[in-house]
Amino acid sequence: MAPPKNERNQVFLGSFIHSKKLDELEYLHNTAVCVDKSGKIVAVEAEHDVEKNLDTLYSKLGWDASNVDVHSTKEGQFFFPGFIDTHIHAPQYPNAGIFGKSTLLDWLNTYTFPMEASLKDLTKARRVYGRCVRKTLSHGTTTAAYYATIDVPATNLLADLCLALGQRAFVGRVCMDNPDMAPADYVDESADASLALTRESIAHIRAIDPDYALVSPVLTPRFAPSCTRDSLRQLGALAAETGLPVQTHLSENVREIELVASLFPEADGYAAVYDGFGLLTPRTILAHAVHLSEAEAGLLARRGSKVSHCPCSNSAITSGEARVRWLLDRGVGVGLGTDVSGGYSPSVLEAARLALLVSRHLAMPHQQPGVSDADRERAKLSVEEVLYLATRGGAEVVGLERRVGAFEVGMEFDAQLIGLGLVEEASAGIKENEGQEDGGEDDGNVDVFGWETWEEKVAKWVFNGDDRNTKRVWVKGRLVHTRV
Ligand SMILES: O=c1[nH]c(=O)c2nc[nH]c2[nH]1
Repeated sequence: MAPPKNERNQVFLGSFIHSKKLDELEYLHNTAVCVDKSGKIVAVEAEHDVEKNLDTLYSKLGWDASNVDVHSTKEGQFFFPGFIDTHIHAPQYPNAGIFGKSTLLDWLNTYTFPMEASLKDLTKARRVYGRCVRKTLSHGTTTAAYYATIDVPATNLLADLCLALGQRAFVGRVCMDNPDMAPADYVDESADASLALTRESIAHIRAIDPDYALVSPVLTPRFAPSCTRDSLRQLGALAAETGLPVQTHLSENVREIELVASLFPEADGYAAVYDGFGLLTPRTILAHAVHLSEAEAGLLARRGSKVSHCPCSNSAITSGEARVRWLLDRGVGVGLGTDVSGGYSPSVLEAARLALLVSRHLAMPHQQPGVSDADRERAKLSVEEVLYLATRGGAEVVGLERRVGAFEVGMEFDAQLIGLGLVEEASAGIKENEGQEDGGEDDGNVDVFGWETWEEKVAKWVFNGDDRNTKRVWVKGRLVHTRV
């Protein structure tokens, strides 16, 4: 089952907004982005005069005009790179919003392990995974780093669905062979069995997408407490043998950190446990990293391992505030994760919004005793910065920084078309069928009055937007979601 290809070349016309660097968005208006049949961006023409120049553009590219689809934005719409969710548990999707007052370790036992175990039923797994992939696409997530479950057929089904529905994905069979940290019906039999099953899932993904053009396996030791030393050692060896990415959890919750210290007394800290087994590589995605020490941040920076910042989950299950600026200052790459269902929302836009808010909590005077006022103020993230984390930062975290995250020649076209609600002057008074006058399109919570700058429109989208503003989504040039 090869990933589907586009039959035609495409030109996208209008306004494009993407990150130039951490704190800078670039606004490209009257721009043409040309995407070939393979989904690659082959030209970006700014200040493009559509009427005059389309034929010139085609002849420059050697394209036959009859084999090109042209997509133009309506007023107020813009293209934005697709979001990258660097940490999400697909089998936990039905539990989104269900966490009560639990914290990590009791949350795992109460809500998470039972739901994950139940997805051995492939009919249920298909229902849950199909919904999860479609829902995240509808929120503009073009790439997701998924944890599946310990079950190989269900994990393979998730990979199949990502491929069929067109979402770029990393799909990991979850490894957990420590019987003391799992229910009897949801645990790998042994380290050897865990590794054999992981290899089975890797072989399946290689069979359906041999070049990992869209879907790739990712080695997934759940977290240190779930794994024996033997399985961590074998997974480290597998990472070295295959060069595959690794994903796991790190330093999320204080009781978890104490547990790790008691289980691995020989290691000098939580991050050092993974390092001791060769699991901190430049392709390692570490979710949470809330309570890291200075030495641990230095270790991650030296290894080139990256952090998935999950502000929704860190707040919901009371884990703490990860210090994004502190990590970035120490040279650790950071992206955003929804962490469904520790996080209640499948939206990366929501994760961006919460990253902004959590960074403001860090700036509050009672926070971080001993930190200077100036450093606390520096903790605040801007709209530009969280959008970087949601796109280019995330691309770095999952190792796709050359392929996705911006509108640049040579990158693949993973994009979302954003539409904000333009408040018509005529609608100042009350009319019959208010809100239906343009055919009933629901533009959601973002009201644009027309006097806003583009920077203000983007800020309004970040703080008030949702999936109603995500009109269309493309992955590798293929249309994968249309809002109806
Ligand atoms: O947020 C989390 N979600 C999980 O499923 C999990 N497992 C270990 N640690 C975890 N943290």
